[in-house]
Amino acid sequence: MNTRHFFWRLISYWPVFYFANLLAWMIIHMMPLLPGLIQKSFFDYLEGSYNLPYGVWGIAALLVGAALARIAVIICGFWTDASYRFRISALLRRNMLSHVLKEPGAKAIPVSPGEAISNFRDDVDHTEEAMSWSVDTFGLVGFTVVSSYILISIDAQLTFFVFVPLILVVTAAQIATSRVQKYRAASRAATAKVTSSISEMFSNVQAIQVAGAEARIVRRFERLSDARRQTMVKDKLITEALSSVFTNSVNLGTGLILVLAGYKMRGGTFSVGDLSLFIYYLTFVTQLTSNVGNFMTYYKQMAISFGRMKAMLQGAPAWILTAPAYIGIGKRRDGESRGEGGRRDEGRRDAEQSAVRTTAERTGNGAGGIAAEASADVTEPLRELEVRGLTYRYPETGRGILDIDLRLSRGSFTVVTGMIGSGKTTLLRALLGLLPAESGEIRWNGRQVAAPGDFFVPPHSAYTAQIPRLYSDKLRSNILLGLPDSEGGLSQALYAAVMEDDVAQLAHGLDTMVGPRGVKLSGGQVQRTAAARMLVRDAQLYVFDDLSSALDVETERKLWERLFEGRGEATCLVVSHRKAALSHADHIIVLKDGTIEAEGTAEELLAVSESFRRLWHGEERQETASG
Ligand SMILES: Nc1ncnc2c1ncn2[C@@H]1O[C@H](COP(=O)(O)OP(=O)(O)OP(=O)(O)O)[C@@H](O)[C@H]1O
Repeated sequence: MNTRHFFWRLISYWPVFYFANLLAWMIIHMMPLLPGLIQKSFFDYLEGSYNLPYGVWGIAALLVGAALARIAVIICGFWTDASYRFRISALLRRNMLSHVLKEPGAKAIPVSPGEAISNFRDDVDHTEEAMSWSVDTFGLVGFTVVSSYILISIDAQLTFFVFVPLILVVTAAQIATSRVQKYRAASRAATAKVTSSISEMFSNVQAIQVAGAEARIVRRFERLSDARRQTMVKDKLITEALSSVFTNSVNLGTGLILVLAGYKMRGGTFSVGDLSLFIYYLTFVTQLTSNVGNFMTYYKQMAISFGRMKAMLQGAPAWILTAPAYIGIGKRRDGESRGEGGRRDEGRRDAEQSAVRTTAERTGNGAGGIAAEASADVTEPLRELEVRGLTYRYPETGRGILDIDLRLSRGSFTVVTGMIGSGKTTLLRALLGLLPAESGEIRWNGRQVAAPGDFFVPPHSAYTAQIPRLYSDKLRSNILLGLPDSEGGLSQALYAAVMEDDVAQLAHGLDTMVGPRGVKLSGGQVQRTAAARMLVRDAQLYVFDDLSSALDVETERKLWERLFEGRGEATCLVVSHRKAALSHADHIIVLKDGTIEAEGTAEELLAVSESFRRLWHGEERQETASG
């Protein structure tokens, strides 16, 4: 889909609103034709060349009437404009967000969160502006056609000599304005470099001092500031020069009309009324030229914004942006997909189906991959989870996991282990749908899971990532995440996650604010907070990625023991290389280079797997070294 199609789809989605808006703004822009003619007849009356049928008061009443009518239409125009703008921006944001939420977690956005926020805000705003300015352009073109006809019929020569140069000047200035965008972008980029250099300096004070690099860093900062000064001066100079062209173009045009009209009036071929009409229409024609230019600029910006919004879809078709969807206003129309307000189970089914579609579309593999005909029953408790041939390779490195099979039965404790980079995290993330599997099959009680990303959430499963994310909020809110603390579930989860002593030592206990990303907690506390967040939720399958990176051996041992005491029938899938986990495991899977090297119990693996022996004895060596 190109920008024109995109533009057209946005018009045709709500044609009634667009054309109502177009009509309103055509009337608004064409209405000034009338006061110009009334004014002309007034001056012609003063000159004695025209007889007013209703006298001076009649003229005054007409002028007031025309002004009031225009005010009324402008109010309608604002309503139609706001209604249309809001609808298209809501649709674009809704569709983009809905797609992002359906993407596997690790692939949700292709840019940094800051850039994504600016995509959602600025790119949608640019599209909205282009759509809105298009109706003004039609209105002003209508005004120009009619006013040109009137002016040419009064004096074709004067019309030509005044309006043509004026339109040329304003058009040239407008073209230059789009050039200014380049200078504006350069000055913004230079400002961003200066700002990030300041932030780097603040965050690396120690490193700079240790390396004795103060003078070099200051010189670099000076260079960046100097580059910024130069781009800013260019940007400001051109912007101000152009703005003075726009502001003065009407004055220049008026001067030109006065000079030329003076000659003609002396010859008696031009009346004072004609002069007033020329001057009156001049402002509007100048406005038209600059508005057409504005529309062109916004249209170009929209093309760039459209490209960026498409990039957010990561290869999914662009029609998703303008796909019919209910945005929460008025009645749902035929073909509009259900929003978040829909019934939970239906919404979930929608999400599963769309996720299947987008995964298949993205991989270009409609029939293969995880896409499935039947989805698992959402209410059925886990008896057995089976994974067959699961494969995911990172496009950047070609590494990942290849053809993994595994089987978890109810209440079992399975540990995935292996050397650094062997594919443990990738296996968990591909299984949970946080990475889009290239091929493979996941079956929950024998039924295929259509969209793992939507399925593997509580009450089916809960997950603690290797590097968990906390919010800048209270510790309690970070664990509960909106869940009511019923029947002491929170204290049980804190105990199971070996957090109870830490909470007791914190000045405000569970009400302690943890700071952005939990910076006020230690790495181990962050990881155990995330484990408590997982354990406070009822789930049939608990999935832990490696906790050992921030937990000492003893704390991790306690955590596994407590988990064994209290987990009841829950099934666990755990990445770990600690003995506390390995020795409790019903089944261990040893990964090497993304494939299963060996599997079995700890005893069996000690006998057959060299990698396993190294992992097992590695901990002993660590303990000896630290002891
Ligand atoms: N985002 C990524 N992009 C490209 N390659 C990646 C990415 N993440 C991991 N890999 C590669 O995929 C392979 C498996 O990585 P993975 O993180 O699954 O290993 P792991 O066994 O969990 O390692 P660790 O013990 O360090 O957590 C590694 O070779 C790694 O270099």
